[in-house]
Amino acid sequence: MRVLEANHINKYFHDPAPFQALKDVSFSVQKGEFVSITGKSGSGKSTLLYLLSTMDTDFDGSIRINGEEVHGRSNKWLADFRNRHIGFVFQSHFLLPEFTALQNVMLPGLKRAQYSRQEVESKAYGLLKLLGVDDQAVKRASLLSGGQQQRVAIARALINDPLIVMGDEPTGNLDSKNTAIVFDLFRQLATEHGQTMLIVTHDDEFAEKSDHVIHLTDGALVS
Ligand SMILES: Nc1ncnc2c1ncn2[C@@H]1O[C@H](COP(=O)(O)OP(=O)(O)OP(=O)(O)O)[C@@H](O)[C@H]1O
Repeated sequence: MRVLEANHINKYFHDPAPFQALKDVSFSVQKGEFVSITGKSGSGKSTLLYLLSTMDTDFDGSIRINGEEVHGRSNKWLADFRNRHIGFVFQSHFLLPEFTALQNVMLPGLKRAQYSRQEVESKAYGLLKLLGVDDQAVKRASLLSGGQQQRVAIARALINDPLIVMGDEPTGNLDSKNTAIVFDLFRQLATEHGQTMLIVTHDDEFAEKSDHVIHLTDGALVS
């Protein structure tokens, strides 16, 4: 099943001078695939992820996620769509420092009305366990190590069972040991849980182990 289809994506910036950041990019991603987006600095990786995550709607072309065209939708529709279908992990994990690890993971789940607080809490705890940081659940986020914070951020991205997890350099701040832990986890989520992963990375080893690599050169797809 195709969960994402990008067709003939062109993206222009106009300030300070007209510039085409993405050039006729087309590809599709199947459910449960682990896909890396690679390319040199400035090749358009973050720009592409921003479009795919529906945060930037100013582009030419078509992006279908879960069979639905996202181009041309209202901000409200997109916000709801993102909350239901997309989980984000960024290099800076943006945890709320005064909240515990468990509370940080629970927050996006509580925004959805369909689960009780108890259900969200039990699910959040289960995710922390899956990520090997359940022993840190009641610690404030600011007191966790970088690697632990990143794993909590991944648990938070998964709380609403997103169709796709998108990450912009999610291992960028981690040492090689924690990078390997996060990589193995992404692999496990894709293989065992059918979770689709779309990850921007500079890490060649990380990219080599993914199912597919989307490699950008000057805004164009090379492979
Ligand atoms: N808001 C903007 N206005 C103008 N140009 C932009 C804007 N955002 C990005 N660009 C340009 O688009 C190109 C692609 O940028 P992008 O951030 O997508 O690259 P990247 O591959 O993610 O780079 P890096 O690996 O360094 O993060 C760059 O030349 C950048 O300067």
